[in-house]
Amino acid sequence: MIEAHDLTKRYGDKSAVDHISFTIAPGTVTGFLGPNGAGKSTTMRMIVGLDRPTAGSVTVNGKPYAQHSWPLREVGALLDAKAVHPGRSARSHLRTMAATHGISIKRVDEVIEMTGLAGVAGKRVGGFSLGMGQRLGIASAMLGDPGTLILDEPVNGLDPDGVTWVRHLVRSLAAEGRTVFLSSHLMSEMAQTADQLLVIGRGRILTAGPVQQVIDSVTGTTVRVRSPHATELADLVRAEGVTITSGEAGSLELQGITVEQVGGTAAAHGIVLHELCLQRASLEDAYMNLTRDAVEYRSEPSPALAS
Ligand SMILES: Nc1ncnc2c1ncn2[C@@H]1O[C@H](COP(=O)(O)OP(=O)(O)OP(=O)(O)O)[C@@H](O)[C@H]1O
Repeated sequence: MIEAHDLTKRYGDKSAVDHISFTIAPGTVTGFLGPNGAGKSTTMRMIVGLDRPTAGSVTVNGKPYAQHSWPLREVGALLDAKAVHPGRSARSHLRTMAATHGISIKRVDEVIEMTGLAGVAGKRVGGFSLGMGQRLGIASAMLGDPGTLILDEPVNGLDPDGVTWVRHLVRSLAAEGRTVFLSSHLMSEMAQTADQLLVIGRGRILTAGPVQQVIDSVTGTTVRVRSPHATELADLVRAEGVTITSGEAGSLELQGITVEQVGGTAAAHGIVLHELCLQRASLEDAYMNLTRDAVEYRSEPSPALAS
């Protein structure tokens, strides 16, 4: 369990993290989303004691990170996969970490196997690809078999096989009752991986909650219906709060009404339906809506290529 109260980090005049409070519950994967510079890494660094809050506090299992006797066994973190001495081998890096934290050498071999690094564990880390470095970062985070994992962009640089592997890994860690808190800019991946979301922009919380609830609250849902009697159906369901858009012949898109209500009304009036379905927006759509005003580093559309 991670609990932040009024957590704040200022760099000079700039509030990187601005009075945020949240709880990351065990047994779930919580996705941490936000545009570049929103404050995700700063928040994660404060959780593991690498940055000191300007105000407020953050605890892991009831204590600040530094007050745990064996922090690596409590919290595993992947924050900067490149922060490993390039001249060392992966195995020697992990063995050094294990030795300084009272962790057995057997566990080093376990995490090497678990992260698919067995074939390269004796090689210099300086020669690792981005994806291999990420795997080593995840191995380091798993070393103390911690109850809480904090992973900043764990799928960055991984190939599709690696991305799927991380998804299964974090889901199984959460199923074991662990707390998993991870950031990613890959929305489709996050939608498949996370149970809960915490979305921040300019250091403030924009929204938090179960993934589907966050999507629905931002974008709403649309009922799509197709019927040879679409006009009659539209007249029946037209009420305050229901928005009706006519699509191609015989199809309607309705907002502010449930699938059940549309189906019930159609049945009650003997109206034949050829299609009735709920259309949900993607997490990417919801995220774009949510963060529209919180993007600090906006890109300009690319000019059309001259022919
Ligand atoms: N050591 C530092 N000194 C000054 N400003 C900093 C420092 N670290 C972070 N910042 C600023 O704090 C803000 C939050 O940065 P942070 O790295 O936490 O964002 P982020 O959400 O992790 O971004 P990204 O998605 O790009 O990784 C940014 O404006 C950043 O420039």
